[in-house]
Formats: sequence, C-alpha cells, structure tokens
Amino acid sequence: MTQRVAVLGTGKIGEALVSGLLRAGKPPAEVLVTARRPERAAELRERYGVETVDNAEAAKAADTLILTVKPQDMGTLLEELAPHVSADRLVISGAAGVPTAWFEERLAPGTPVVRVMTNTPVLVDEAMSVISAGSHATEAHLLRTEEIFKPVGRTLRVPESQQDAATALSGSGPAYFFFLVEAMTDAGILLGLPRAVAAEMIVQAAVGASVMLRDSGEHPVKLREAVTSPAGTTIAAIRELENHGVRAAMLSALEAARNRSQELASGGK
Ligand SMILES: NC(=O)C1=CN([C@@H]2O[C@H](COP(=O)(O)OP(=O)(O)OC[C@H]3O[C@@H](n4cnc5c(N)ncnc54)[C@H](OP(=O)(O)O)[C@@H]3O)[C@@H](O)[C@H]2O)C=CC1
Ligand SMILES: O=C(O)[C@@H]1CCC=N1
Repeated sequence: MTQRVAVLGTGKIGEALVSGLLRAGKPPAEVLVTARRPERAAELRERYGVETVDNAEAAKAADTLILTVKPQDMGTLLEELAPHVSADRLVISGAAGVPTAWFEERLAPGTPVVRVMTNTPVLVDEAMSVISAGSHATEAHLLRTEEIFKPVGRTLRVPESQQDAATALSGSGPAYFFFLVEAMTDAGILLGLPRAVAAEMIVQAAVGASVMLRDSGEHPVKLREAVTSPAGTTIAAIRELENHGVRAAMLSALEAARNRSQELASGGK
C-alpha cells in the first residue's frame, strides 16, 4: 500500500481505522486525518503522529478518502468536500444507511465509491467489515478497500442491496451481545453474586461461546444442545426465554435496525 489515505471525521470508528492502518505498517506520513474540533485534531496528532488537515486539503492530498462522520453530518461534509475531489480518488463511506448513489450524485462524474459497514471490534482487530461497490468502483477499488480493512478483522463483500441488513446484524451486532452480558450480569446480582464475580463469569462464557461458534464450525443449535442436559438447569432457563418471546424480540429488533438504516439513506435525522 503506497498511497495516501485520509480519514475524514475521525471519531470512534475513524480513529480505530487510523490505528489499524498504522499497526499494519502504513507510515504515519501516508495517513491524513480531519477533525471538526482543534483539540481533537491535536489529540490525534499527538497519539498517532499523523498529519491533521482540513477536509478540502485531505481531498486534494490523499488517493483514498474514508468518510467516517455520522450519516446526519454527511450532507455538510459532502458540501465542503465535493468540489475538491477529483474522479481519480477512491471515496469509501463508513456511514450507516447512506447509499453509494447518494455520494455519486454529489461527486464528480465517474468517482468510484465503496460502502463499508464495519463494527466496533475494529478496536481489537476483530471487526467484520461488509463491503459493497458503487457503480464506478472496480475490482481494484474493492481490493484497495479490503487492504485497509483486513488488518482490523474480517471482510465480506455483499451486493449493496444487503447493506441495510448487514448494518442491523453486523454493524449494530456487538451492541446486542453487550446488552445480553449486561442483563446476565444483573441476573448474577439477583442470584446473590458480587458484581465483579458475576461479570467475570459471564464475560468468559461469552468469550468461550464466541470462540466455539467461530472455530468449531458447528451449528449454534448443536452447541446449545450440548449444554442442555435432560431435566437439567439449561432447559429450565430456555423455557423462560421462549416464554418471554426472546427469539421473536430478536427478529423484531433486527428488523427495526434494518428499517432505521433505510431511513438514514438521505442522511435522515
Ligand atoms: N459506532 C459504531 O458502532 C459504528 C458506526 N458506524 C458508522 O461510522 C460513522 C462514525 O460513527 P462513530 O465513529 O461512532 O461516530 P463519532 O461521532 O465517534 O465520529 C464521527 C466524527 O466525525 C466528526 N465530524 C463530524 N462532522 C465533521 C466534519 N464536517 N469534518 C470533520 N469531522 C467531522 C465528529 O466530530 P465531533 O467530535 O466534533 O462530533 C466526530 O469526531 C457513522 O456514520 C456510523 O454510522 C459504522 C459501524 C459501526
Ligand atoms: O447505531 C448506529 O447507527 C451505528 C451504525 C451501526 C452501529 N452503530
């Protein structure tokens, strides 16, 4: 990777990408970042040794522009940016909801755009980054995008029509697991355990279950059945989960997340 990459709107996701690029061996001189607040820019300069520039400068100086502002801020960013982006740049959007066509309408004709939905495990190099090409993005642009996201986890290409679902499952996915861990830790308190003890047990159960899911290749039903002894403890809990409609709640929850992603298509509020 010899080209300059700029991260525009370097918040949580943007910073994680900067740190991933540097850990993957990209020299700090080839990474530019932009921030809205001067104190944030100073923090990023100090922490990573990268150059901070304004959005227009980033567009002129970098070959690849990664846009990591909130969907609601994308309109303002594009107004600032679009006049300075030539069609030989690659524009990667990390925003939920906003389609590649929205960017293509605002950028110079023919500018390649790639949409990526990553997730916060980007911070521990365990992200899933789901990638779709816009209408002018070629195989080479997709490979360049994968080169940026592979150091921070796995990548998967999908048709853009699947991106709102990917946002519901994968982009938001870690939050559902954190929510479960939080609720299960509370259950430990209810059962009389000290919070720290309950948290240690539940987090390790989550890590163990995750590694089994990823590395065994077994279907989750099979893994759950292996825990569920006849007339045992697990089935007593599963009955309560079914009685409370937890499976149906997951279906509705992810559908709501997908719908919200669709609503964000035009940088919606
Ligand atoms: N958080 C998550 O789990 C995931 C988020 N995403 C997507 O990633 C994007 C970023 O999310 P996240 O990192 O959580 O959000 P953050 O709010 O942490 O980061 C966005 C950053 O953009 C800055 N910003 C806004 N407008 C401008 C501008 N015009 N010029 C320069 N900087 C600007 C903000 O500045 P300021 O600090 O001043 O507000 C902020 O630092 C969103 O589009 C979201 O949909 C995708 C996958 C997962
Ligand atoms: O909640 C959100 O809108 C962002 C996108 C996916 C995860 N977080």
